[in-house]
Order: sequence, then C-alpha cells, then structure tokens
Amino acid sequence: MNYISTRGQVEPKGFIDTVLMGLGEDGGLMVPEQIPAVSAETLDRWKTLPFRELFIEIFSLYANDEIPQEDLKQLVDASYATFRDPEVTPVRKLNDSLYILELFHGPTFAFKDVALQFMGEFYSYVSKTRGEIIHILGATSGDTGAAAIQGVRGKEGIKICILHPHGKVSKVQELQMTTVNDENVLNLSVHGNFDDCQRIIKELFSDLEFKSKHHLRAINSINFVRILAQTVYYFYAYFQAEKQMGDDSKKINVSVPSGNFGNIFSGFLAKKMGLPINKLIIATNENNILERFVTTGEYQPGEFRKTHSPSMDIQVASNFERYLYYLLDEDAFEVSKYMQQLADGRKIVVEGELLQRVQSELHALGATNEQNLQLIGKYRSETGYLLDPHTACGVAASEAFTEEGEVTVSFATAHPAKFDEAIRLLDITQEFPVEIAELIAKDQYQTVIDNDKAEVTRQLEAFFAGGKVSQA
Ligand SMILES: Cc1ncc(COP(=O)(O)O)c(C=O)c1O
Ligand SMILES: N[C@@H](CCOP(=O)(O)O)C(=O)O
Repeated sequence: MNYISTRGQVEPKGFIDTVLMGLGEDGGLMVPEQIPAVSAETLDRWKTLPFRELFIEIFSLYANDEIPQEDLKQLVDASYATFRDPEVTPVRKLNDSLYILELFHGPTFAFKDVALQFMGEFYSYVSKTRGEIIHILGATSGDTGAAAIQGVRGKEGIKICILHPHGKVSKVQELQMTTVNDENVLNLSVHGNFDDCQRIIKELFSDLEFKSKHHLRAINSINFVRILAQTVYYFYAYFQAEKQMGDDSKKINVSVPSGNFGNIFSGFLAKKMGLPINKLIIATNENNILERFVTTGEYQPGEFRKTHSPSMDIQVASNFERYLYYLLDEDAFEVSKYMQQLADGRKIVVEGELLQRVQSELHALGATNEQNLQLIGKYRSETGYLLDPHTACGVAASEAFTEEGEVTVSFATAHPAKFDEAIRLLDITQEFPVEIAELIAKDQYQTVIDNDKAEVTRQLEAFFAGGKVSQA
C-alpha cells in the first residue's frame, strides 16, 4: 500500500516514510492510495479479539510488512501496558440507547493517549532501526501535547517541542505538560489560540528546507498514523456495544466530540473499511464550524469562543481536508482549489448533491456552554456518572440524533478531573486520581512567547542545537 497527498503533488510513499513526512510536502494530508475493504467474515473474526490483537490486525492492513509482526506486537504491548484498564478502551452502558466508550484510561487521561502512546514507541523504534533523527513539533489545545510529551519523554534519539495557547488550556493540562523537565522536552506557551499554534507549525512544516534540516516530525492528526491508530477503538467499541446490547436489530451510531476532525475522521475511515456504523455524529462546542458546514454546506472559520471544553476551541479543523478529498471523489486538483480558496480568506461552499451527500454521511451539533453544564449535572444526578465537558458535547449530540431502533456509543474523550474548572461551576467536588493530584506541587517549566513564527523558529534552532533556553 502506498500513500498519496490530498493535493496530488507528492510521489507515492511507503508507510514509514509517510509517517516520517507527516504533513504532505505539497501542504496536503497523506491518505492511503486505496482504503482496504474488510469482509463480513473478517469482521466476524475480529469481534472476539482483545484490543491489542485488533490493533495488530488493522495496522497490518496498512503497514506493508514494513514492521515485522514480532516487532509490531512488542510495540503494541509496550504502548498499552501503560493503560489503567485491561480492556484499554472499555464500553459502559448508561441507558438502553446510550453507551459510553471510555477513552481516558491512558497516562494523561484523554483519548490522545491511545494513538500517542503507540506513536512514542513507533518513533523510538524507527529512530533505532533506521537511525532517523526524530525532532517532533506539535501544536496542542491541551491534550495532544500532554499525551505526546508523555509518550516520548526521556526517549533516546527523540526531542519534542509543543506549542500551546497561553492561558487557554486547563490547569491540569498545563501541569501535565509543563511539569516535565526532561532534557528532550520544550514547552512553548504562545500568546494566541490553538489555531495560531497550528498555523505556525504548519508553516514550519511547509518550509521544506527547515523541515529537512531539523528533521521535523509531526504528532498531530495531520499524521496519518494518528488516524489509523484511532480507527481501532471504533471497531472495538462497535463489537463491545453489539455484545452488550445482545440485540442485533438495533443500529449503532457513534457520537464524537470534535475539534480538529481527527477523531471523527478515523470513524469515517473505519466505516469506509466496512464497519457498519449507522450515523457518524460530530459533536462540537460553540466553536461550531463543523456543525455549520454540515447544516449549510459553508465552511468558514468564525469568531474564536473560549468554552468549558477548551480542547475543542478550534476553528480550523485540520482533517476536514481529508474528508473533502473523499467528498470530491479523490480529486486532488479540486481539493487544492478549495484549500487555496480557504487560504485566500474565502469560504468553502458545497451545494446541491454534494451537500446532500455530506448530510447523509455526517450529523453535527454544537452544544452551548449552558447545555453542556446542564447535561453534566443531569447525568451526574440521574446516573452518578460524571461527564467531562467534551464528553458532554458528545452526549448532547447523541440525545439529539438517536432515533427509535438505534443506540449511540458516545465517546468519553477525557476524564473529568482534567477539566475541574467546569465541574466546579456545578458545585460538584470530584476526587482527583493520584497521578493528577500529585502534579499540583511540582515546578513548571515553559517558555512564554509571542504569537510569532520567527520566535518559534529561534527557540527551535536553539533547542535542536543542543540546549533549552529560558525555561522557567
Ligand atoms: C478531550 C478532547 N475531546 C475531543 C477533542 C477533539 O478531537 P479531534 O481534534 O480529533 O476532533 C479533543 C482535541 O481535539 C480533546 O482533547
Ligand atoms: N484537541 C487537540 C488539538 C490537536 O488535535 P490533533 O488531534 O490534531 O493532535 C489537543 O488536545 O491538542
């Protein structure tokens, strides 16, 4: 299997080279030349597999034997040994039509750990076996950064620099990133929002000379391996829900808290592979560009809103481009035109049959801050289950779109302890897991900088040359 760019200007690449490239060299996103189709017999066989075995099966369809099976098994075992639940991503029933896929049992208590624990192991493996220098550059609204740092801290041959928006991540997210003082970790706290951080790193990845000179690698969901690793829990969740329901007459939807469109795009891919998901439901907060796109066909960044679910405070959703590629029947020329339109400050508009197709493939709801808190309170008092504010957006969308004869698996993308600022507004006192509680007394190390690409470049050059500057 080879990988190509959504903008059509990259020579087809193998799996490992695609991961190392991250963002396509033409500014597009890498996708498989063909999405592997999974037969009904294979799905049937996969139903009983534990998470790790399922991971290996799915991964093997994409990785061209570039990683020997024994090595892959070791990578997967090491990645998921750090999870607190033996099932890795367990499914819990909340009521007859609502199941919760808990994706927060990894080291940093958010869904990002599922892919990023693996990516840390993977990059380390590639560094050892191919002698590649791995200098990771990432942008975060709080969770990717924490999970990526945790995945590679202290690992030989790897350095990581993460940009996060200053003062716009939760306290726990900030502590998870900035209490790490390993030599190979640099935290840049940028006066701006997540979109600014993401724009800066994309510009640096697009400077091919700079990228190659400094061996820049991506950990955000622009990197196809992130998408691939996330497809695994769609299959796993579907099979677990089916088993727990014990009733195969009901259709299974998924509701996915969304920001950068990476998580839901993994679901889109799983469905294209043959997993019979019924509705793919996109849940956002008041930063509802995706909801507006699905309901009106217009994709245009709006005004940035600070919400109770800060990790989803995103206007420009990276993986939207991958969806557009499939919507436009894999026409890279058309995708490039649309993306250029967006880069020029004009909106993308899809109409007529294309819009109908969007509306048949996706459902979307943006929950308001008020709805969000109201739902957290309601589920806490009715079921005892404490939703984090991102998960609550997912549950709001589940409630809106689940019809008779359907059940929805709503994704719990983070543990509520990460977002205590919102939970406290409801006068709920939660007990912190010890791993989070013990962060509070630790020193923090980060460099606060202006929203300025030149400053990020200076920081990176110094960091990659051997030292960290002014981390305090
Ligand atoms: C807790 C949480 N939920 C949901 C999301 C949205 O995921 P995605 O960016 O893959 O759409 C994020 C980050 O973006 C997150 O950190
Ligand atoms: N919510 C994310 C934003 C980045 O998304 P990614 O999936 O592209 O890494 C975060 O927590 O940083």
